[in-house]
Amino acid sequence: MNTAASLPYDPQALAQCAGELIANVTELAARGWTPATSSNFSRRIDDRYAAITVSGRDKGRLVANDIMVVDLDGNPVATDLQSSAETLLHTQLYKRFAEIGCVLHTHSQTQTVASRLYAGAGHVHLEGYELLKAFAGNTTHDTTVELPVLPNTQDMHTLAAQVDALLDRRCMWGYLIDGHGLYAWGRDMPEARRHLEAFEFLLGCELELRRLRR
Ligand SMILES: CSCCC(=O)C(=O)COP(=O)(O)O
Ligand SMILES: [Zn+2]
Repeated sequence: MNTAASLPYDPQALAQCAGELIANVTELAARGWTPATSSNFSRRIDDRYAAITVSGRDKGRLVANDIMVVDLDGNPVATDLQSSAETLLHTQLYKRFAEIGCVLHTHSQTQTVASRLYAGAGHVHLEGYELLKAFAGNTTHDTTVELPVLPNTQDMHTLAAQVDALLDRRCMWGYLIDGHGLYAWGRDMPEARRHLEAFEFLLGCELELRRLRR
């Protein structure tokens, strides 16, 4: 058994991250963005560890036991619990960018439908929306954001390598996975959530425009 003194991370910092994750994920789940136990969420604890959801848990009913700690290679720390099947997609971002503090992954219908429609193009082109200012660093609607769409695979190392290659090329705050859902991140929970909500809204606009133009 691990006592608080023997843990390699600050248990109070974990408790704070877990509380923040539970409160925010409960709200996101209430919107229907995490159906059937899908989705996963994490928060950086420090420069070596992150708090992340346990695999397979109902994200609409998270409690403290549904949050565990992994190192930035995705290994569980001081627990027998199994972290999210997609842990590597979280930890690769924390490992590479010290400023990233929160990663949110959801499976809303809007995100999933958009990922199917734009998989062929490889990205969703977002342009001219006032809400583009929700993305950190954007100060005008008069700009473009290309949201990448990656092919889905159960091989997280393959998926992580694809993400890594994209991160080489451009500054970005999220990506879609075909037939799967959306990853979005930020420096902290409020920023990651703002980015997630902005992508959800803008993808909804694009889908509606497509419908109206048919
Ligand atoms: C039933 S959802 C399939 C797995 C998935 O895409 C997901 O987001 C949830 O996986 P986790 O292991 O994090 O619960
Ligand atoms: Zn998923």
